[in-house]
Amino acid sequence: MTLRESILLSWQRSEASLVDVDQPSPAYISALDVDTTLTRAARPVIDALASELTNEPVCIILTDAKGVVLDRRGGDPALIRRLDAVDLSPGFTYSEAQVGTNGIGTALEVGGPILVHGPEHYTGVLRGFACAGAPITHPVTGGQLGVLDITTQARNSNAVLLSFAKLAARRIQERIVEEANALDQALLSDYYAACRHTGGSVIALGEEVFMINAHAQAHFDAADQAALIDRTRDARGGVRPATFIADLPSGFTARLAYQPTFLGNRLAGGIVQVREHRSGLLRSSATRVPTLPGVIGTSALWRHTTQEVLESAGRAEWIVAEGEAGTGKLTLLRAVHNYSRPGIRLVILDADDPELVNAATAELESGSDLVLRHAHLLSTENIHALVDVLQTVRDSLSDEPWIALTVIRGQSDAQDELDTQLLRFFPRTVAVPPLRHHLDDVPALVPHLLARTGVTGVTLSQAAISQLMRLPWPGNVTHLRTVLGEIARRRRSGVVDLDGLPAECRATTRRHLTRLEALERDAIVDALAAHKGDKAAAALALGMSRATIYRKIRDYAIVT
Ligand SMILES: Nc1ncnc2c1ncn2[C@@H]1O[C@H](COP(=O)(O)OP(=O)(O)OP(=O)(O)O)[C@@H](O)[C@H]1O
Repeated sequence: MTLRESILLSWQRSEASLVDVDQPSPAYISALDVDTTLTRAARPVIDALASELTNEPVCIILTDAKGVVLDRRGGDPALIRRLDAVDLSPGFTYSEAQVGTNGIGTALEVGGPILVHGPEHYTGVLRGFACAGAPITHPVTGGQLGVLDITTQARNSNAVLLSFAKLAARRIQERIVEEANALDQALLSDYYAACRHTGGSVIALGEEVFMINAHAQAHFDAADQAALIDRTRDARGGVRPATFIADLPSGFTARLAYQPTFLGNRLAGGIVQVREHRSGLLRSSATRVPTLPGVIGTSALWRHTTQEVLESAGRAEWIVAEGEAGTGKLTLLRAVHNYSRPGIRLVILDADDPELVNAATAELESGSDLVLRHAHLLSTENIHALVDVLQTVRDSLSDEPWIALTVIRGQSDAQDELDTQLLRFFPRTVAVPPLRHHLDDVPALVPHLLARTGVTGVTLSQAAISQLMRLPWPGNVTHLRTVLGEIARRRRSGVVDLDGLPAECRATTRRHLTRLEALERDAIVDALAAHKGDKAAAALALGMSRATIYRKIRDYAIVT
């Protein structure tokens, strides 16, 4: 049999995915999300199609973007029995990588409608069927949502099946627009009401819509707006009102009040009202903060943080440095100590040190200052023991030492004890900001951290640095240091441009990628680099269609 080119390519991909030719076993997912934009829009369309095709030996199948069957309708008992026998039923994954060439997985893979006739299926067990699959794409974002597939027994195959599938897919897309319009309308009306009512800064967060009013644009500079937008991500999708705090790069702290908007019982999005307020500790951006050796950061937010720690050390006031992992809590405390309390020994102990309590007692008695790292890892028992130690220090030493803790909020198994017992000794808590809130410090951090790798001849081009300034850095400065370490291992000299950055830095998507997605993204970036940015050549090398590589480049926001 000679295969059509699209089917031949699909067979090659199936082979590369090691699909079992005789008995594929598609993965089963028990917890299906059947209340999504796709399923809501598809339900009435499938109902109508099913009634049109009553008594016809065809089944209508809806899958998500991974090929997982969400719904199956119609069909005579004989067809249903046969489909059950090959697991083409709700919960099973009909991607090409799992079951080989088929109307669902192949439509997703090529990004277009396809009718797969009996013998064109890759696996023997599917050759008795004909499947016409039409991808459903989001009419606004263009992202793939799933597939509408019509399956019948091979002997009933008919080109009209594909027309039916395409029509139904188009109708589903139209209904998505209708629903989105109604939801956006509801959101818009709350947004305008909030703007009128408060006269202040307002942000609207919809599924696909993001609006920030003129007041906010006039009131906050670009860096503060970026930090506000970043912070509102936490509220997105919330069904209850909430308030939260955002530390802004300018040094201001803003209080954000989130209010969800519903259309019936559907969440349309939410409105965030921004209330800016000065903390009593804020400094104007003109405040002079001394340069601390080994600490990089001239952004307003970093200077503000440094200033707070300096004030605390200057008065020997005990302090908690709170922030995500790798933000530089210890680095800052140590540098401030060197600057403000020269000549006094600083001891750094880790919460998981088995000798912690004895060591802390001995060091404090001998007059040392102390930083206790990772206080969120303290056991309840050690918290109680340390409370006794701190109480003794308070009661007995005339020349009190300076004590600081570093802590990552929300990671303690003994949060209550930590908050109520230990932290009450510490009158000041300073929030050490995540790197994504002071990205303007990245250009200075890069050469500093590169130099610390021991490689001196390497620099980064302006484009590469700009790209690093666009990334969210979930692991903060430690993360940046690791990335630069990787670059320094590969390059000992010269200027590193965009294509010399590790794969994870070439994509700016903020979506959390699964391990598999991250591997796929890295493979695409590597193939693009190997083929000097030629997408067609990279697609060929990876065995994917051109349409797929373009879609994946967009999905993963790969910079080419
Ligand atoms: N502002 C900075 N200037 C220079 N180096 C920094 C800065 N912030 C962090 N670093 C570097 O980043 C790494 C992590 O810093 P540090 O250990 O101080 O972070 P941390 O917040 O205490 O981390 P964790 O809570 O994960 O232990 C270190 O290698 C440190 O030298």
